Amino acid sequence: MNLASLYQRANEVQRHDAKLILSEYASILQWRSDGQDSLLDVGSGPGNVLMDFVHPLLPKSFKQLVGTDVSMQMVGYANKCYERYARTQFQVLDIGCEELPEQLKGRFDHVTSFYCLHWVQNLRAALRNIYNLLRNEGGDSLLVFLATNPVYEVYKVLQSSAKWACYMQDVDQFISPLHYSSDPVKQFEDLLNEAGFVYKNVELRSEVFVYEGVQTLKDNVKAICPFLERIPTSLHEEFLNDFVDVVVSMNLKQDATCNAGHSQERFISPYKLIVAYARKSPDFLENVFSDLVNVKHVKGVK
Ligand SMILES: C[S@@+](CC[C@H](N)C(=O)[O-])C[C@H]1O[C@@H](n2cnc3c(N)ncnc32)[C@H](O)[C@@H]1O
Ligand SMILES: CC(C)=CCC/C(C)=C/CC/C(C)=C/C(=O)O
Repeated sequence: MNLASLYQRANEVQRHDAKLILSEYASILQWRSDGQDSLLDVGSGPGNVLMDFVHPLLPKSFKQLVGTDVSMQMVGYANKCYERYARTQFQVLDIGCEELPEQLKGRFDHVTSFYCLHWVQNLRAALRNIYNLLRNEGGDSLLVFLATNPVYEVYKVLQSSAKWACYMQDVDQFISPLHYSSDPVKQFEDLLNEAGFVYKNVELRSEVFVYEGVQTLKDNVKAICPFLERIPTSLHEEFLNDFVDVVVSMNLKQDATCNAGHSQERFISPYKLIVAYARKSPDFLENVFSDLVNVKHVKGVK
């Protein structure tokens, strides 16, 4: 995904979900009493979700807001759009990386992420990194991403066709790591535990989005489909038409509605979102307890 401006114009679902979930979690996030919060967002893309819905929740005196993305193009675009915002910057970060940059470790009170983690196959590494971005004294994280989406089935069908197979050999790299899970909540909770998070709340939300008209569906596909950049431009329309044909064959097209004499098709997308809130174990308490091992007589502790 590199087409920042295209994505920014066709991310209605992503914006809708982020806005709704943030309105629910704004009061659950553990804001600092001194108003000096630092927040890092993972996979910010063009930055508009972060700046439209997260930035207004921060205390006026917040310390730092960092948007990150694996795509240099997205980061460049976001930095240009939001350069006038104080204490705010965007930088490249692959959340699945082996080793976090030293200057980011343990620096943040909050880590958020919207519609990104389904792109990351190594969720174990991503959660270890998110845990390590948070301050040692504690911090919390709100992670929202796709468990399932019909788009993945469409990709699989297109990959099995002679016409598109050569562009889609690595299709599995672009399917949410929880898409085939029999228990995505348990699987994600286990990963959060393994990373070291203590308090956790993981929900699987069943949602439906309706794309009004074939062009709206195509625009949304163009904004996120990782295969188009490998397919010659002259074949893009043909790929999108085949994509729509598969959607129709999956019975996801609804009868045309007639609005003021103008009829258009609707496409139904039933999908499942993981909404996870997790807090980091306060290190200072861990340190107290590990220090106790070396102390012989402590009142109340045997
Ligand atoms: C669908 S966009 C979401 C953008 C924004 N958070 C939103 O809600 O509109 C997903 C973003 O995740 C980024 N991404 C994918 N893999 C990533 C990784 N390993 N580390 C960081 N960002 C990643 C993509 O480059 C893309 O910009
Ligand atoms: C009806 C149908 C198959 C709709 C799919 C619509 C679509 C473009 C889904 C994209 C899901 C996704 C991977 C979003 C993202 O990462 O932002």
